Amino acid sequence: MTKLSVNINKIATLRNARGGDTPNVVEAAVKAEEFGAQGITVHPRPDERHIRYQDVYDLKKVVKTEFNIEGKPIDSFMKMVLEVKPAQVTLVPDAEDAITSNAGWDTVKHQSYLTEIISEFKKNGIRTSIFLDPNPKLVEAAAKTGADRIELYTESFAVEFSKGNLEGIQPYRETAEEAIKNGLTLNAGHDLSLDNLQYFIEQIPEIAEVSIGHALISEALYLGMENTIQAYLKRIELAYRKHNL
Ligand SMILES: CC(=O)[C@@H](O)[C@H](O)COP(=O)(O)O
Ligand SMILES: NCC(=O)COP(=O)(O)O
Repeated sequence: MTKLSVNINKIATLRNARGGDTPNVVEAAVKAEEFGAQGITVHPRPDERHIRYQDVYDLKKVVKTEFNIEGKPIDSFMKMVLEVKPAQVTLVPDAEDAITSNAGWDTVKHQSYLTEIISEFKKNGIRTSIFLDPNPKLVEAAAKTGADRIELYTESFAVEFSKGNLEGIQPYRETAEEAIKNGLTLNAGHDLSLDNLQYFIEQIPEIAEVSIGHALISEALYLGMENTIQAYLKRIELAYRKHNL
């Protein structure tokens, strides 16, 4: 069944707003796991706009579920991940000035670069995932890099779903089929929410892990973190029930 990894970037956004340590990022991760999170995801960006590198070291000491670190494999990121040794690293081709992640890898163009980076992480026992647009043509090259997983970049699905267009799932289904054929495990993330998650998982029940942050933390402002995490887990359960899985 699909696992829920809670991305706590936006807890750090709030903490940084006042320059202190409230809300505390470590406490938020511990609570999220108490409330049912099956993983914790962070995305330490080079400008440390939210999650700082020090947060990652602090979180490593307390995260009991799967720790997933996302980011662009710049030298400082590589060094930190190899020191922290999380369960999983998710490589994202972030533009420095991007307000958020807004593209997956061109695995054909960057195949040899990604292969080199991924071998470093694999040598250290860290599972690797590549952030990928929903394009079946990118999958074979992704598999050739030696990556364990791809993370389907779900923004376009979320946008189409919000307009009532259910066909937005089609490229994801095609990319998922190609990934499974190539021996890749499937993750998914970006702009998933309580509104769209159940449909996504109903359509692609092979998803091993979703990482969700912006919507989840926003919804928790109204529902509370425990209710929100439990609501996400319920959506996943209902999606599987539809398949009698
Ligand atoms: C890669 C991705 O889509 C998200 O994991 C990303 O971490 C969101 O980053 P922000 O929280 O900085 O928007
Ligand atoms: N990999 C996606 C992630 O960790 C969170 O993305 P979002 O839910 O904040 O858009």
